[in-house]
Parts: sequence; structure tokens; C-alpha cells
Amino acid sequence: MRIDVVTIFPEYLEPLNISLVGKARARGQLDVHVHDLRDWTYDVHRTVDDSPYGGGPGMVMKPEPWGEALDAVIGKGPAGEVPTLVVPTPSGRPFTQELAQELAGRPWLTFTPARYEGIDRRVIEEAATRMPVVEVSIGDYVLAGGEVAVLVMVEAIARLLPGVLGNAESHRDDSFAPGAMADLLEGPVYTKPAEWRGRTVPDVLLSGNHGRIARWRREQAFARTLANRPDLVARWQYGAFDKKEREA
Ligand SMILES: Nc1ccccc1-c1cnco1
Repeated sequence: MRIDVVTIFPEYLEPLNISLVGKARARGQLDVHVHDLRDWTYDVHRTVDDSPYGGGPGMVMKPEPWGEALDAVIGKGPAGEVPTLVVPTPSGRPFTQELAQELAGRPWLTFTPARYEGIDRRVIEEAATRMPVVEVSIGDYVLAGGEVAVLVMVEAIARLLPGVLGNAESHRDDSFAPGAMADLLEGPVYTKPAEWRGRTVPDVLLSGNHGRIARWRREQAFARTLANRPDLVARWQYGAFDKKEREA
């Protein structure tokens, strides 16, 4: 997979050089290019934004630098191909594990993080005439810009790419991963020592009885989901019902 990021804060994307994404890049599983939007400005102040038409607070990002940046990014990519444009915005569709899976199946993503007030709408409209565009929110809160949303999305997507996670099993029990644990939060986890500050590990986990362990883990996941995400319980119940229907 190729990933391009166009930003006025290239240094904000430094974390993509380390850990899981950094290792995937080093192994050639991921090809990441970060571009400074100001490289497509030509005035002495390298201006990228201006006051909003119609008045109102803050600044809007000007269309010209973005248009030229996207032209250049597409020109640098595989001949005859276009990326999927991923636009982080509080007004986008929710970023979910399902959307991460969908985007992990694409060969080329271009992220355009911008400041809160956003990018001139004509940039998105013009881009949509030549590539798929998805506007995505990582949650209902206000950030100063979209760069941190890009870090979230790139990590969630990269770990789904074949071979990036060492143990393929790790996907199966993820919270929100498709399958038996879909719509359930992960339950508690334990490791050595068996006793720590007077606290022991639940006996079932030491029993070696894999059926009992799997049942206990599902019960714990359900209890945690009920406590922290009652909104998911309905979905899970329907999913479980639906699964029984399909198997009937
Ligand atoms: N608040 C923001 C400001 C700028 C760009 C994205 C966001 C965002 C994305 N998901 C939630 O917020």
C-alpha cells in the first residue's frame, strides 16, 4: 500500500517512522510519503489560508495550494492510477474498524489533514471528479487539525495489512473485529507472575480448558461491553441472533 499525506505540519507525522508503521515501512509493506502543503505556495509568507467568504471566525484553507499538491501527488503515484482521498473532518462519517478494513483493501490512500475550519469546499468537489473521496471523523470532539486523526487512521489501517502484525491471530480477538467478537469490547488480560501485590490470575485462565477459557472471555467481554458501551449490546444481541438464524 502507498500512503501520501499532505500537511502544513510534516513533523506531526514523525510517529509514522517508528513502531508498527515504521517497521512495516522498513519491510516494504507500506510506502509512506509526507508532503508539505507550503511547497505549493509562491508568496513570501507561503500563505495557505484566508478569511471565510460570508464572514465568521477563523480561517479557511485556500484551494490553489491543495489543488496543485493533489496534482503533484497523483503525478508521483503509479501511472494511470488514482488514490482514495481520505479527508479527516469532524463532519465526516465515523471511522470504525469496518471502515479501516475497507480502506486497508485499497492500494493507495492520500490523506489531507487540515485545520478545524476546513478546506475550501471546491477542493473536495474537484477531487471527487477524478478520485474516490471519503470524509472521515475519528470522534465527536474538536481538534486543532487533522494530523492526529491521520495517525489514528494510518495505524488502524496498517495493522490490518497482510504480514504487518506478527501473529495473525491478534486480529481475531480485537475489539470490533469481525467474527464472534464483533461489537464486543475485549475483556481483561493477564500475564506472569501468577500473583502480584496479593492479586492472583482468575483460575479459569490457568485451567488449560480452552472451551471454558473461551466462554469466560466472552462473558467478560459482554460484561465490559454492557458496562462501558451499552449501545453496542443491542448490535451484538442482533448479531448473535442473526448468526443463530443463519445457522438454523
Ligand atoms: N476536529 C478536527 C479538526 C480538523 C480536522 C479533523 C478533525 C476531526 C476529525 N475527527 C474528529 O475531528
